[in-house]
Amino acid sequence: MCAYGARHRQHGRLMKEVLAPIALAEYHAMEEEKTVEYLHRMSQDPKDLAEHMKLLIASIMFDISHAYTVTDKDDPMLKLAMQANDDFVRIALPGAYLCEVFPIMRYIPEWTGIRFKQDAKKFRKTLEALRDDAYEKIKVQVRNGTAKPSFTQSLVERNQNPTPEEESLYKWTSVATLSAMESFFVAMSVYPQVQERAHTELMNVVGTTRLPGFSDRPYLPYIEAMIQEILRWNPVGPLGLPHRLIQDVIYRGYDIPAGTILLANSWAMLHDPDVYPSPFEFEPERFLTTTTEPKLSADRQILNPDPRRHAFGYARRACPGQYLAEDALYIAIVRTLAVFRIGPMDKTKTVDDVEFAGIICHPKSLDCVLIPRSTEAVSLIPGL
Ligand code: HEM
Repeated sequence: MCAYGARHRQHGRLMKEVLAPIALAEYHAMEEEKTVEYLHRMSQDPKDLAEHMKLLIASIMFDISHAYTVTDKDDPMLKLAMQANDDFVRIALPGAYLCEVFPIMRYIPEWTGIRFKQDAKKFRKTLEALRDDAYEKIKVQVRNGTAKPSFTQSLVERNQNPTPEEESLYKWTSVATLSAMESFFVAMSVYPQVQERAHTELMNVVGTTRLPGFSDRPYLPYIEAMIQEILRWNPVGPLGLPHRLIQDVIYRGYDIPAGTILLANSWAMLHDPDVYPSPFEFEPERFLTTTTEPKLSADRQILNPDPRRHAFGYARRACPGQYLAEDALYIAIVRTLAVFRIGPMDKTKTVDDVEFAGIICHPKSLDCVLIPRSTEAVSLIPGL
């Protein structure tokens, strides 16, 4: 990860510019198109939910990051990126390596077989392959004036001599969005009443003659509240990313020296029963307000504040991909709900059986079935 400093600021500025809501509006048509392809695949083979979702999110992210079209689940770039994601999830786990606790271990030579060095080497190799295959092509296209607009094209044109990590916007971003999508499917399968309310809102606003799109979003408050609840119920980054202090800090009487690694326990904050009553229940209603005054608890804490202030991290390292992630979630959710009913594979399953795990927190199992709502609903998919 890039340490905080001039390079991080420069990279952060570029990310903010490219991933700002106004810039992201340019990608809405592409995202709508990718969701149509996803609905096609889903209607032909509804059992392969996990693969269809992976392909949908990857194809959106690769289009934006490299203007690259992911063709199918065997696409070589998709495979490399998934490998990079898996390696990252393992490497970034706080405490996964003893050298974090005993930094002197960094100097132990590699021939001893010490694992973190081998893992880091493998991770770098995967990232370099991702860079060489797509990034180098874009560099040539930029030189020839044929590059399509994308994050990487922007990065190359500004000639920032990026590091391999910066070049690979895909890295953990896809897996984070994917994990939020998985939580959506699991929540719908164990909370059918929430699913029906969301579907009714969709039908009232959009009707039965077309698929929902980005233009409907301002009129769908329940769906918007559902996206917030997905981010709260299963925060994808339960401990964010590790933050290293760049200077000594005194916090609430604790002296914390520079170099200390801090973890924010976002999971605990988003499941605090004094702030989010019944925190383990999936209740989008908690975010629907009819007044401008915030609701307060008995000890005058604000009840049910916007969970995105924790779900996307903190201060200078807060997630720059928030709006892109929310766009991708929104369009995948509304279009899935318009065509399919989501149910549990095992009808006896309840919310008590749902478990989450990992530094990028996934539901442990995704045992959902998708059933077309009706032949009319399926006929909304263009080209079917
Ligand atoms: C639902 C999806 C996502 C969630 C919940 C999420 C959440 C987070 C969190 C919690 C962090 C750590 C912040 C911290 O430690 O303070 C983070 C960092 C980051 N995210 Fe996301 N993210 C998502 C999707 C994305 C997407 C789609 C992108 C890019 C297109 C992205 C790009 C990044 C980057 C580059 C960082 C590192 C920022 C830095 O270190 O300065 N994320 N994200």
